[in-house]
Amino acid sequence: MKIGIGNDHSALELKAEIIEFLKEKGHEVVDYGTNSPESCDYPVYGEIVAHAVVNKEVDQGILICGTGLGISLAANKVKGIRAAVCSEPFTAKMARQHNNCNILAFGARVVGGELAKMIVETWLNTEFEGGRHQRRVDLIGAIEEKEGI
Ligand SMILES: O=C(CO)[C@H](O)[C@H](O)COP(=O)(O)O
Repeated sequence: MKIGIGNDHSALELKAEIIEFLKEKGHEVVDYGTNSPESCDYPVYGEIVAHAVVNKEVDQGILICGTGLGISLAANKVKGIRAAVCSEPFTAKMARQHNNCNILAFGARVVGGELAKMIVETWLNTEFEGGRHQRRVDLIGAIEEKEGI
């Protein structure tokens, strides 16, 4: 799978660990930054990765900031993005199986490296179930249309 990854200054070390882990598992990774320890603004990277996902430059996205919240909020403003903050594997599994989320977010100040890898592995190994869940995901898309997102 081709995975786009983005982060703010809080997540440089965790991102490096996750990129190494993804490559070990045979995935291709596109790193959209930041790669500087300078303080920066997470919406910039949330938007870049969100566009990479909707434009199909990558299959899925991973976003990391301090909590995963701000960067996922920004990504969710892009039409077609369903970004979920997951701090444990069960939520990651449901985010794929029920919600067909296309961006995984987590917090570098919330989860450690080993837990983050378990979350990522669960996410990547879980397929969308469709069926009744497709109807609900379509309703989320209908809200985007109504709101003009
Ligand atoms: O988690 C975040 C957004 O949800 C950011 O990483 C966090 O707000 C950055 O804070 P600071 O500028 O104090 O490092």
